[in-house]
Amino acid sequence: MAIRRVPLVLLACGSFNPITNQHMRLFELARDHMHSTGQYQVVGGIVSPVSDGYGKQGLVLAKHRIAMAKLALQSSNWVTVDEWESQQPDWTETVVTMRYHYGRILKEFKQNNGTHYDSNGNITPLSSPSPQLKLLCGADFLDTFKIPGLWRDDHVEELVGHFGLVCVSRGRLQPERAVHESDTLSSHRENIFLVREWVRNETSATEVRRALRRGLSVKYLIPDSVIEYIHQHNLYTEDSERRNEGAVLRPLIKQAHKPVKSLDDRVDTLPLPPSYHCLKSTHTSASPAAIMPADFSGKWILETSDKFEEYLKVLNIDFATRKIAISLSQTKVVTQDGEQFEFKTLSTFRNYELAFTVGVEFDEYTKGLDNRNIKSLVTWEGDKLVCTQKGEKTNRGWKHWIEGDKLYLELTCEDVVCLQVFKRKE
Ligand SMILES: Nc1ncnc2c1ncn2[C@@H]1O[C@H](COP(=O)(O)OP(=O)(O)OP(=O)(O)O)[C@@H](O)[C@H]1O
Ligand SMILES: NC(=O)c1ccc[n+]([C@@H]2O[C@H](COP(=O)(O)O)[C@@H](O)[C@H]2O)c1
Repeated sequence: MAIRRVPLVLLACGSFNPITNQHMRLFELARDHMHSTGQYQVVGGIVSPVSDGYGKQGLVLAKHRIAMAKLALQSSNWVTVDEWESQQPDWTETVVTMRYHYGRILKEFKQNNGTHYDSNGNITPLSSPSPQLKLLCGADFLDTFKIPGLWRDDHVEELVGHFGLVCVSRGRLQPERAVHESDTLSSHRENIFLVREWVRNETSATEVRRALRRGLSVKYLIPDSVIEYIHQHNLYTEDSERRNEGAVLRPLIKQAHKPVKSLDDRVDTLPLPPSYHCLKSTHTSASPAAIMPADFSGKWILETSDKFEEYLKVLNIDFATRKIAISLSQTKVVTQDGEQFEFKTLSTFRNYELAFTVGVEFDEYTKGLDNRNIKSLVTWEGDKLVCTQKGEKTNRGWKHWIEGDKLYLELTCEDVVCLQVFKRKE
């Protein structure tokens, strides 16, 4: 019987300042390699340029880097450019970008396969293997994991453990050694695919920019359409190279101020290296092992509800509907996959489904409740899942946490706080 291949999407994150022919070659090399394993069918490639907030020296505006990548990839029928990451208000951790794309891919896949939940909250089986998303990078990328304070340990763990890496050789760098010397990478060796580029190509965006500043030719290093764009917008000059000069790379600052998940997870004690690209030290991050958040998966039955009617009232739910809603039992079915969640709240009043990825803002329509459009963002506060819901109603949000076999839900709107307690059923 023929083995069904796993549909695979490759995602490359980087500055792409500017995109080079070698960036695009990475995708072709990786696709051939993954096909040769016999396990994967590459169904797409995504180039995700980093946002302007990254703070790397010489980084020109994302709108230009996006435009150049789009011009370059006009010749590809399977690799596209995605703007989501570059449009985020702040620099985004690579795993957060991966969660976003994976959520999107999975949603599309489920829609295409007609997957649905039955009334008991059970998922119907999928007819083909679920798609996967892997990060595509060059060998230098693996070395950055060693830079103290640049990556969170739990992010590297999620990146290689949950998603996976496809890494293409670059010059004389030895990615095998980088994997061997890291406990995290070695323990997920089966999820790291090393691709050998036999036609060694050391093109780097830094060298392309240098040549452009000196008025030298970059033809055949980057596509003609990109060269034309650079000249039209006078992009790479002495001035543009001074952009962010002396600035500390945003990940080093942002991750040093991450909310702590436990007292042992104090990444703010990590030293900041003077420059991200000055990789002199070979020791691994001093961060203690990350504490995994609580596991919310399971079925939960409502036991008690305090101030639920007041909460419904402040949401402008009418009297009759409030009386029905408070008299009914509720079941919550939670599916957690890493930082991706699906909450299904089931009752004869209404069924409400919510899917989100921690750290990724999403549009929510509170269908069947107060029918409002809001912007929601869920983050971790210790072991609590905390959601802020921005919209017409002020101070709106919720918190979920677990104590023993109980799931707590605190619903807030304006000055009303409602507390519901659920008991684990399975
Ligand atoms: N010549 C190359 N061989 C292998 N991988 C490469 C090559 N050039 C870039 N990459 C990979 O492409 C991804 C995006 O790269 P990035 O935008 O940082 O380009 P870069 O050429 O490394 O830039 P810079 O020179 O500005 O550091 C990274 O994973 C990087 O390792
Ligand atoms: N902790 C993190 O998630 C982390 C840290 C450093 C760089 N990165 C990403 O790696 C890529 C590196 O790009 P450059 O090689 O152009 O610096 C960027 O996409 C950047 O966002 C991620």
